[in-house]
Amino acid sequence: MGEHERPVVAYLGPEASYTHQAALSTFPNKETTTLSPRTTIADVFSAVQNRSAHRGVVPFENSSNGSVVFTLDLIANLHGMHPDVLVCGEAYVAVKHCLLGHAAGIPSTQKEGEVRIDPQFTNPLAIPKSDLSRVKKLYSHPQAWGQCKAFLATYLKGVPRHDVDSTSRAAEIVAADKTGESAALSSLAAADVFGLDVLAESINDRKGNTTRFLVIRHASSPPLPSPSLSLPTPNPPTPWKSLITFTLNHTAPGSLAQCLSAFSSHGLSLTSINTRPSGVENWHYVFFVECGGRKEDGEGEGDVNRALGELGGVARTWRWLGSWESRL
Ligand SMILES: O=C(O)C(=O)C[C@]1(C(=O)O)C=C[C@@H](O)C=C1
Repeated sequence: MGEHERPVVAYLGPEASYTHQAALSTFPNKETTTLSPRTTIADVFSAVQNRSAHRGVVPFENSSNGSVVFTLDLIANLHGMHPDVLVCGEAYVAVKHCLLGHAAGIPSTQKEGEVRIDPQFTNPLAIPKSDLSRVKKLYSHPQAWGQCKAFLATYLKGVPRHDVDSTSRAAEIVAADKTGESAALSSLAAADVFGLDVLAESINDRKGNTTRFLVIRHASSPPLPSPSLSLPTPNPPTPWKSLITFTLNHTAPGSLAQCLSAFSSHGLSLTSINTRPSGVENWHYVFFVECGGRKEDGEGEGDVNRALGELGGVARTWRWLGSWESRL
């Protein structure tokens, strides 16, 4: 990419995915930034690694359904393809799933009073706007199924589910099937973009269903290289967060406790911990921790730098994967 070219931000597309919404809210200036859709989360990582994009936006975790494991594996660089990708920001998007399809023109016969609301979920069960009896195939991103359990179990029990790369890709597939037998769990924005009917709205189990997205960069690209890629500064300023991965010698008693105490002994609180199979051998894991604070450049003397120094003495391997300002 030339120095004077408009910076490119790759995101999990197509248009109208929730990741697109996260990219738009983070990089709202169309004059200075080009948003570029990619087919898979791995493609976004590759675009940042091979520097065909200055930044990438990827989903990271959902408030009701947990981590996006594809992203965790790519961040941990388990397949060795993205050694230079670091996290430099985050964004939160309210996720209200809809069921999209081709309405048959027959209104739903479901009456509000007949619907049993499962007390386990906080979002009252949505009533379909039209008859769903001809829906024979469902499409969505695997994360979405787990966020809409009550609606699917009540109205679409046993209907085969097809995993696709994003919720907007699901809408695109459904738009192409004019039989009306396909429906997608997708966004209201996707209904507009792909010309679909909203068969039911707000079908997620929990009110306030939110997904957190990460902004990624190449290690050689400075955190704030140009005004168009500077994330808006939060006012008042918010705390920093850092992401670190490490692996252990699982047979040594106390090795996980020693790794974690490297953070507490420098006054850093951990806000999340995750594991994924490391791929090195069975039952061996990569640990992901997020802590407060930022790593200072070079040989800086910050608490995160000191904690990493101590971690280096107790972990089998470790990597710092970026520090960024919290958007919570
Ligand atoms: O498919 C999309 O629209 C995405 O942006 C991906 C994704 C995810 O992976 O979590 C984002 C938000 C929702 O939680 C469901 C799917």
